Amino acid sequence: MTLTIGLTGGIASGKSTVTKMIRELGIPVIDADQVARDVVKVGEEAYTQIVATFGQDILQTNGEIDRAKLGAIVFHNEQERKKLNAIVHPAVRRRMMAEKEEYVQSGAKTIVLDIPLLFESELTHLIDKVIVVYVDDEVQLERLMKRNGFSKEEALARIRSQMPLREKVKKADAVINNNGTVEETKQQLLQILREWDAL
Ligand SMILES: CC(C)(COP(=O)(O)OP(=O)(O)OC[C@H]1O[C@@H](n2cnc3c(N)ncnc32)[C@H](O)[C@@H]1O)[C@@H](O)C(=O)NCCC(=O)NCCS
Ligand SMILES: Nc1ncnc2c1ncn2[C@@H]1O[C@H](COP(=O)(O)OP(=O)(O)OP(=O)(O)O)[C@@H](O)[C@H]1O
Repeated sequence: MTLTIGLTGGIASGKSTVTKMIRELGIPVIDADQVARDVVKVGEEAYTQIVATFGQDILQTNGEIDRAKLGAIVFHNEQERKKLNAIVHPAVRRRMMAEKEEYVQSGAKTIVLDIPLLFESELTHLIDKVIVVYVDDEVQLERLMKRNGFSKEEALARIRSQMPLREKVKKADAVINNNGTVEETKQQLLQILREWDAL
């Protein structure tokens, strides 16, 4: 039996930092953000639907989607974001389920699915247990502005398009508090994985 763990949190709460540690422990990780990039590559069905919905203006000169432009649209307009989700999420769900199945068939003891919108997109049926990577509001805002070079307004628009982190904590089987150092985060991760006999 494979244990499938969902890892979620808010934007810039530290999911990638934690998945890097998980990979280093030899546990496979499927990254929803990466899958969401793959399914909108030129020629994919979701790509065609995005261009039909948002127009040629959201493309770069080489034909690829200009993610900054599309982000500026959808994170400032809930209706447009829902349109994009309706195109991209079914394709992400299908591909993640297929990838997960491959790991299950190969006999993996544990798999981690890193899904930022795990609760928002109702993907919890894919997983057995949920870890939420939590940070305080001020820490999240500061790290997001620093990492992406966003203004406060741009960063808040993204944060507000997601379920509040506190709500996610209530739905979690385990919580990693990532306000502290990376080492402190690693110790919390190891303790959870040991408790669940996931290593
Ligand atoms: C809007 C897009 C083009 C912006 O691309 P960009 O490269 O700037 O951001 P990236 O994809 O790396 O996402 C960064 C973070 O933003 C948050 N985020 C992304 N999409 C969404 C969304 N639709 N709603 C809320 N938060 C989102 C997540 O926390 C994610 O980790 C892109 O995020 C996208 O295509 N989103 C729709 C697909 C989606 O929901 N992806 C999230 C995982 S399924
Ligand atoms: N414990 C920590 N101490 C200091 N900085 C940290 C810590 N954890 C993460 N960071 C930094 O905060 C930023 C956000 O972390 P990370 O990229 O892991 O978040 P994420 O949840 O994967 O984000 P996204 O949802 O956008 O993919 C990064 O620049 C990262 O280096």
